[in-house]
Amino acid sequence: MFALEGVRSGYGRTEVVHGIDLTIADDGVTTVLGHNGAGKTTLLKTVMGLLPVRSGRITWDGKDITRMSAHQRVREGLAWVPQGQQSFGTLTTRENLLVVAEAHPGGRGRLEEVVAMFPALEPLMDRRAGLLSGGQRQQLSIARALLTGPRLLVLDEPSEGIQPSVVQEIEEKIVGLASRSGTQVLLAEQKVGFALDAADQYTVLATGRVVRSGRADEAAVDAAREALAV
Ligand SMILES: Nc1ncnc2c1ncn2[C@@H]1O[C@H](COP(=O)(O)OP(=O)(O)OP(=O)(O)O)[C@@H](O)[C@H]1O
Repeated sequence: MFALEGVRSGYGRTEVVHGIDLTIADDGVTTVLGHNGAGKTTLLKTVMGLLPVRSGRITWDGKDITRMSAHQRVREGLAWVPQGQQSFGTLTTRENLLVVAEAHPGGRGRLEEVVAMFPALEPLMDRRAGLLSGGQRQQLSIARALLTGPRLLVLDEPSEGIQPSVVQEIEEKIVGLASRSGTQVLLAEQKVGFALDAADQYTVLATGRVVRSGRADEAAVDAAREALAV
């Protein structure tokens, strides 16, 4: 189990995340919902070790990883899909995948299986990533992260800037990942529908604090919307 206890973090003198408790289930998708500026990205960066924990702790299967570097956390099985469908725009899709595959133990061996999970990418292997659509680049970003063989995949607003018909496809990939390959997923989202359709459990953040959390069942949509309206 991946757990945050009383985690505080921020930038310079400003604390943005004010003592968050969050448990990420051993399987399935956990969503962090919140408006612009609620602290979702800050929280995810803290999970990844890209921002230091000011107080509180993070444990994974009982092991304290609070002071671990981002690099060490990736070796422990964390993978990060940042906001904005980031990839090397001048490299082809294949080259973008190879850069990651070659940098991680076992990456080459996972290449075929990962590409097979994203059939939309297959005809685009020789196209420069900068020429792909937002949805295609998002799939490439997720594929790159999966090449590291993660136990926990952390995604920051994967639906942002993507047309609605493709959002559905991305959602199916995320749900499939969690249910078929047993990869845990932590997802930050603003879109309640997308977030709760994909999720098994959810947490709503407002100004860096948890204001609601629970199972992503039918009642969750109203509960989350109510919490977001505060
Ligand atoms: N690099 C930074 N330096 C200083 N303050 C920052 C920095 N990045 C974010 N913040 C501030 O931290 C707060 C939370 O921002 P954060 O990006 O975590 O929110 P978010 O919920 O991910 O929002 P969004 O949905 O817009 O990405 C905001 O007030 C923001 O201005």
